[in-house]
Amino acid sequence: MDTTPSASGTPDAQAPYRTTGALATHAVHAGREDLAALGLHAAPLDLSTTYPSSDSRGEGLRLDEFAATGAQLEGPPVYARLDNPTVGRFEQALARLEGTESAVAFASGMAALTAVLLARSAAGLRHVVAVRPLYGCSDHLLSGGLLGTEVTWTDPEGIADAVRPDTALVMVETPANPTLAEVDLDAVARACGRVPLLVDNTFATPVLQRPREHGARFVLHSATKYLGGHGDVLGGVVACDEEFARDLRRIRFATGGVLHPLAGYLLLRGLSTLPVRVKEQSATAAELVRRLAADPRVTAVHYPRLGGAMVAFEVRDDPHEVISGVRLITPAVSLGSVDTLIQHPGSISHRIVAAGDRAAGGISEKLLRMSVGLEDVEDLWQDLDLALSGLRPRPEPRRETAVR
Ligand code: MET
Repeated sequence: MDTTPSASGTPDAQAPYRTTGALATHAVHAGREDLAALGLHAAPLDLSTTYPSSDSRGEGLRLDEFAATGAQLEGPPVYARLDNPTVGRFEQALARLEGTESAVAFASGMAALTAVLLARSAAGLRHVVAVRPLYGCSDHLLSGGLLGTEVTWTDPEGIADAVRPDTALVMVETPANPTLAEVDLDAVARACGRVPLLVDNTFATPVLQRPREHGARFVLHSATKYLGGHGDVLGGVVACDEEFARDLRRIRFATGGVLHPLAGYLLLRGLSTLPVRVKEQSATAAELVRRLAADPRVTAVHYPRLGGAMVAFEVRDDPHEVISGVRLITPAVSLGSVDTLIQHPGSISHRIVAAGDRAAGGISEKLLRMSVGLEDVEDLWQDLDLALSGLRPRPEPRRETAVR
């Protein structure tokens, strides 16, 4: 972060901090610069849905301004669907990590993608060029026509030819969910020309890749995954320039897909450990990849050149037996948590994509996707090894629903 010393040259408690610009430092401090001046250590959690004001005329003018521009309100918030200070801290921090001017948070990754598509559609642009695979519900949102989007699926080499005058954006996910296929972002950005490039950076996180630096205009996250990091918060966010952030805020206000302030609080807290989690989980993933690649029960292992904590592999025998055979590893969809999760994309994360389209995207029915957590690598391997052996009995089906 660029900072200026105080006029006197002496340390000024009110001045922003100085750093080398290292991501690890921003992860801990971004969005929290004012806390010391407020006499606080942890970020305040503001759960207000509304805010008192005795000046209705003034509020009217502020609302006019927001409706016309989407610029963040000066002064106190008016109503939680426009703006929330705790969520604002998370947005500021994520924008810093992604190296963008702004970020706008939503109730989920899908709400975030929806807002991007609606914002472009409101500008009269409904055609999307996209590269498979994408996360299954992103694929469905684009191809299902639910938002009136028309999509041209292509490979990275076909992007320049697929772009039309009414193209709203080009969308890629790299490394992709679930195959971990990668695209060359610099080349893709060049092929986009003047059309904005949207990159789903959920798997890589800004720790491993900052798409803005490669020419992306919109960076999408399911914040539910690595940003939150503990499997206890649902959210989405778009990091972008302030001009598009204003469009997104107006869409968010109109459609109501806001991030809950408690989620904003948890996501801000999650960011502080993002670099260490990603590094540690990636090191364990790399070791598991090495062992899986040498295992005759595994026919293919997919792991990105970029690294990361996501591993995909194809098994010789029945993938469903591996899912039912794990005990330490959590057999559940989702990713990015501190515990290791495994799922079968053909049955869950990409179920909604037609079988033929799954196959076209390289998603084999033998494919398993694993999100490596913070457990000890030997414990994880022991669990995987036994699950791959198919020797474990199936767990008894649950007969009663636990009281929570
Ligand atoms: C509801 S299915 C998937 C959730 C999540 N986006 C994943 O890929 O695991």
